[in-house]
Amino acid sequence: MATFVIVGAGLAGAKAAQTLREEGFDGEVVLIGAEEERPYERPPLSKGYLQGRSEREKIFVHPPYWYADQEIDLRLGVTVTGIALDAHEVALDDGSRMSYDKLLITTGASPRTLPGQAYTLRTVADSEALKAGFAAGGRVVIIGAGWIGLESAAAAREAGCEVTVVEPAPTPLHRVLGPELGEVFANVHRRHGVDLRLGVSAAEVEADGVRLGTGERLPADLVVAGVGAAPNVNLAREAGLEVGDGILTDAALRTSHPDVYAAGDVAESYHPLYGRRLRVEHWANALNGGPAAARSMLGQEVVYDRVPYFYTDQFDLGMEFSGDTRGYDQVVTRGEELEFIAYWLREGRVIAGMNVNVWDVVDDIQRLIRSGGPLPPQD
Ligand SMILES: Cc1cc2nc3c(=O)[nH]c(=O)nc-3n(C[C@H](O)[C@H](O)[C@H](O)COP(=O)(O)OP(=O)(O)OC[C@H]3O[C@@H](n4cnc5c(N)ncnc54)[C@H](O)[C@@H]3O)c2cc1C
Repeated sequence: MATFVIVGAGLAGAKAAQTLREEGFDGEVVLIGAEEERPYERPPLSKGYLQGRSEREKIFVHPPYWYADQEIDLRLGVTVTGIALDAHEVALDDGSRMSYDKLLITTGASPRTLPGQAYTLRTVADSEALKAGFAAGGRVVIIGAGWIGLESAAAAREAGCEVTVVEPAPTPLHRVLGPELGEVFANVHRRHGVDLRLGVSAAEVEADGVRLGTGERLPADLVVAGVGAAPNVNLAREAGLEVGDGILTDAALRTSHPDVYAAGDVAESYHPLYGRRLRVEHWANALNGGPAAARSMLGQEVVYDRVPYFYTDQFDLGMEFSGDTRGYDQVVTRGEELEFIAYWLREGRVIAGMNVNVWDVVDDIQRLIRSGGPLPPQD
């Protein structure tokens, strides 16, 4: 009987295990996760769950009994410490070894940290600690105006804290959206009383605040570092798999070893639509990439070419984003200040789109991106 081992019990790993069973795989499925919690979804950790609006039980991917029902051997609180590619074995932190026929790596990413006492936000425990911190009120300084920083700022503000966000770029979300659309997020946060310090970096997190590069000190009761995440690639690199920004895979999510696959935040996969590899740190990529990798492990013909998709909720702004803006030379927006669709174009072709407080248009936007054809901007 074949054994398929999945390292990393997050969304991608859990969905891959589910797909193996749905596709009729009757061999052994072992899902190994370093965290004590069974697989859960992270988006609520910076939104509803952080704001105390959603229940804990709602964040989990499957109910607790599901794994046994599906004969999935879920090993929680266990870290894989090594992979022997030739022997087809993984080493576990309890000193044991386990053989596999095929291996899927879904080890996700870890938040980048800053020296000093700053909170990060990746796990349920992180979210619960922040929720408790925000509930105490007081002054919160958030370093980084990316998705996590801005969503945390909204949650802190709604909890009644005084909030300052420090960001070295001239607008929030500068790298992902560019300056034109970053400004929309800046305005929403300012309108809700967030003090945005843009074009300024944090020099040091101190015991009672943050010292800025300008020398100014921002007093704080709580500091959050929202400075990005790094893919958990060490295991793969030490095993000798090819690693770039993430674990390199082809469009079938196969790594440089034919029996090893990778999906979710940790994978940097060839994307036929963009003609290059992409590493996508978004929920939908874990949701769909895990199943695609599972089908590939079963020998099915897989071309994983979904348009990257992301969503966020901040104050009264709800948005969905599709595509990849890299290399854009024009932005076109249609609509009003807080109800619009924005398109990023490169040489007349739509490469990304974002709908803000406009719904049920993602399929159309993604169709435009997929069409690949030049489009006069007035259309
Ligand atoms: C607070 C927060 C909010 C987010 N909000 C959104 C959002 O609104 N929209 C959106 O599109 N995306 C959002 N994301 C991103 C999204 O949650 C991730 O893209 C998704 O969780 C990736 O899933 P994954 O399964 O690849 O990795 P992960 O969820 O990181 O799971 C990987 C698991 O592998 C485990 N692991 C790592 N190494 C080992 C090892 N050696 N042995 C065993 N286990 C190991 C880790 O402990 C972890 O549990 C958010 C992320 C965070 C943190």
